[in-house]
Formats: sequence, structure tokens, C-alpha cells
Amino acid sequence: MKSIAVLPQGTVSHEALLHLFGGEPVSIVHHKLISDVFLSTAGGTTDYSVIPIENTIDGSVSLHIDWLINEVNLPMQAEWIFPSIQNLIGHPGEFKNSSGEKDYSGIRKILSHPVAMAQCLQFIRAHVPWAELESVGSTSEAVEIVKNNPGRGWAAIGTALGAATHGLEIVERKITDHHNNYTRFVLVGPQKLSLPKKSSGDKTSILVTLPEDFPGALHQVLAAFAWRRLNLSRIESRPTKKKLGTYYFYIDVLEPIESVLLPAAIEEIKALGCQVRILGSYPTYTYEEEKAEVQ
Ligand SMILES: O=C(O)C(=O)C[C@]1(C(=O)O)C=C[C@@H](O)C=C1
Repeated sequence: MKSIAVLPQGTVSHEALLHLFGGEPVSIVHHKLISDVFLSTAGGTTDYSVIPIENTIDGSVSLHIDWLINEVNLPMQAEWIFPSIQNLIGHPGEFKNSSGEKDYSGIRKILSHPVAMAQCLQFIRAHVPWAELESVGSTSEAVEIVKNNPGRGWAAIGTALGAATHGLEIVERKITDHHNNYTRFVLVGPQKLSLPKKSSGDKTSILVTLPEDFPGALHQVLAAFAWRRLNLSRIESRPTKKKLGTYYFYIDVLEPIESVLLPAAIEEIKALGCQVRILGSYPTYTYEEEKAEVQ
């Protein structure tokens, strides 16, 4: 049975993992912090790790992309999209008035994962602008902290599974700034993965480092894909962290690495003097409802 490291029970990542594997039996190993999720597979304790890398509202999860680039060497083996449904969660009855109606005036502090918090800023500004905001390691950890601190006016932003896991109440459902809020996850690990479901295509993620003092280098890199009509779905620069003003370019190509044209494009880019690292070549699974909403 495959063993998979993921953030705590009741996080969006946990819900997403259950969705990817459907009924397939897997051994789930929960970790409080994303760094421990990465290190679990990097150290050989688990086969794969579940890593959120991009969100509809908050964009790239830079910390996680930087971990993939700088801290571990774990190839991406699958990518999938899953809805991030966030709710305001508290102790039963703590944020209701004597008539049983919602009353947010007693909320003093809101805890959540910073990415989940960023998805709900309009709700916070409109309904509880006075609340202190505190970032923790996951949405489920936020719910757990609130559970352990009753009567203090603390609320969490998290999933319905998180509320159920810790026996708390959903005060307000679906509080994200936009309802079509999705997160892109990758499964990383040393072994190839085959899942008994149909993917929507293949992707290859590569990291390109440009040579210094080469005017137009990025243009030439992109040209190597363009004239072969290789479709790119994302390009993003991240600092190399070694010298100010030097960057890696993270590029997603909608082709498997085995295709005829992609290796040739990579060779052309290397011939320009660029360094190229393949972060993974993997199937991608689209969430059916998202496909419907985007169309
Ligand atoms: O805290 C969680 O519930 C997570 O799964 C982490 C995480 C993230 O790191 O981006 C994942 C998806 C959500 O949209 C918000 C937070």
C-alpha cells in the first residue's frame, strides 16, 4: 500500500488527497507542518507527499515552490485540482445572540493558514474588521487551537471536515472571496504513480536558469517552445536566493517529456547556456466542476 504524507486530518490537503485516490486504500501519515510533509518523503519514510502549489485567489504558494526547488529533490508525479471551501468555525453557540442569531461582535481573533486567510479577506473586512488575525500551520490546526480555547472569542477559518474532526460548529459557510476557489496540488515522490482514472493530459515542469549578461535570453528560451508549437500553461520567476536579481524560471509545458518535440526544445535551451532541471513529467487531473465553471 502506498504511504502518503499530508497536512493534518481535516485540512484542504487531506480532503484533496482523499479525492485523488478515491476508494483506493492508502496509508495516510499526517504532519503538522508542510516542511515535515516534504521531509517525510525526502527521508524515505513515506512514498509521496501532498503539496498545494497554487490557488485561484491567492496565486502561487511560493513557500512550497521554493521547497521543491531548493530544499528537496522530489519529482512531481501527479497534479490535480480540488476546491478550497473555507468556513468560519467556532464553539457551538459562542457567536450567537440570545435569540440564536449569528452575532460576530464577540469575535476577537481569527486563526487560519495564511493562504486560507488570504482567500477570505473580503468576508473578514466586511464582517469582522476588528479581529486580530493569526497564521498557523494549517486550517485544521487553527480549528484545534480554537477548540482548546473556548470562551475567548476565537474563531477559525477551515474546512467542514476540520470542524467535524474537532467537534466545532460552522458559524458561516463558504466565506471565500469567490466561490470558484480551487487549489492546484502536486503529489511528489521518487516513484512513478499510476492511478486507475483518466487524466486530462500530461504536463512537464522545468526550471530554467538563464546565463548572466545575455540580452534576450528569456525571449530565446520562449522561442524554443514557440516555434515547435509547444503550449506553456505557466511561467513564473523565483529568486535563486544566491544573488540579488538572479532568478529561476519555472515553466509548465503541456506535453509529456517522452514527446518528440520537448526534449529537442530542452536541448536548444541548454545550447543557449541555460541550466535546465526537470521537476517532473506527470498526468494532470481536472476537477469536473471547475471544468464546467471555466467554460
Ligand atoms: O491548511 C490547509 O487546509 C491546507 O491544506 C494548506 C493550504 C495551502 O497551503 O495552500 C491548502 C489549500 C487551501 O486553499 C489553503 C491552505
